Amino acid sequence: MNEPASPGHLPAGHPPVRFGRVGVLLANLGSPSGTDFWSVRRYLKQFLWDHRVIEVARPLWWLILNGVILTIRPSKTAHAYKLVWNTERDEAPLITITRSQSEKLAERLAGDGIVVDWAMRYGEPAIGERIEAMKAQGCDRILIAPLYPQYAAATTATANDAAFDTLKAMRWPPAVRTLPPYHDDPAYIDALAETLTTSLAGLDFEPETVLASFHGLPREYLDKGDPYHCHCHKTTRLLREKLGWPEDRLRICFQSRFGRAEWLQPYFEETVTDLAKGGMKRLAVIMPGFSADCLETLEEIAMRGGETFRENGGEHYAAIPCLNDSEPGMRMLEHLVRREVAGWL
Ligand SMILES: C=CC1=C(C)c2cc3[nH]c(cc4nc(cc5[nH]c(cc1n2)c(C)c5CCC(=O)O)C(CCC(=O)O)=C4C)c(C)c3C=C
Ligand SMILES: [Fe+2]
Ligand SMILES: [Fe+2]
Repeated sequence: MNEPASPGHLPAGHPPVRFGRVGVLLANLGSPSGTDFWSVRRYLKQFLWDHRVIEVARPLWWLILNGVILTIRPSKTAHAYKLVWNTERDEAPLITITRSQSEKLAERLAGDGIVVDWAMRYGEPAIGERIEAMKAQGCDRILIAPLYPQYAAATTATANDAAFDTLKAMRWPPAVRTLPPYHDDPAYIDALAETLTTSLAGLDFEPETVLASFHGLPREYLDKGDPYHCHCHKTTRLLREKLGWPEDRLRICFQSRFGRAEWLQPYFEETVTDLAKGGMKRLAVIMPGFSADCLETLEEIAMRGGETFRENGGEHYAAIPCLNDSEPGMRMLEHLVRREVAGWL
């Protein structure tokens, strides 16, 4: 398979032909390149113009986005990013963690000659640019791996769209596979259970309840047939079963609501408020839908969630880290990826 074509058959000036390698491209959502107004605005513009994310008809959405949202939101979002920014590397935490996942996975797969790279759906490094780079390194079979355990058109499908847009413009595109959602994969549930158990053992309090908080979606997307809501519920149930916990020890909720339309319920903030007002003193939150800690887990849940809980009478609060580049997280990623590329090796 890796045998070169007979030498000397290419016309003069033809670029060298390299092929025969398998590649894995980890993809996540992406972050702004800086915490200034214009960097955040550029990022939000690309993100919120995606038809998979915002399904409001154009040109109405163009007017709302450019007239209102991109005038007001960048400052607020920039402030939030400043609170979690990796100042050492001058980049968002999602970027730092995804790069590290890619480097650690590359080490684990190096023995099989697999090339591992990473890219972001919005901002840099772009998915198309990294596919081109992998092809130039000789990858003629690439696994596109959007790191979203639960499928949503607004996340998984749009990451794949970006890959397909690039393939469409190539003379000799690599063969591709895409990583299916892994919301109910035992390797994923095991990694979550292990991380949760270890993290809880390290706390100086025992939570009365653990909230499983997933990023929300407009309720309308569920009605239109998106399986995301169902995937989130299944993950929560399987994790609860794996831990042998009763129903009320691990409860589902949805965070990061955007806009005024109804989103998936129950909402994180209302849930935390109600629990604290109802007399709960000790609470922990796990965010199984995020493969890496990011703005939404670090600022919204770890920081603001804790404030909300305490302001309403709660006392002890903890946000459990995402799988990130941890040993259980990397073991799971290696397992998922190896299964997909096995037929190519
Ligand atoms: C994990 C799954 C995610 C789903 C589903 C999702 C849907 C979704 N998000 C928005 C709007 C915003 N999301 C923002 C940040 C953000 N979202 C996810 C993941 C999912 N989004 C992540 C990992 C992040 C963090 C990125 C980072 O750099 O850390 C933002 C930007 C921040 C802000 O202004 O609040 C917006 C906006 C919509 C509309 C949506 C579904 C339709
Ligand atoms: Fe989001
Ligand atoms: Fe948010």
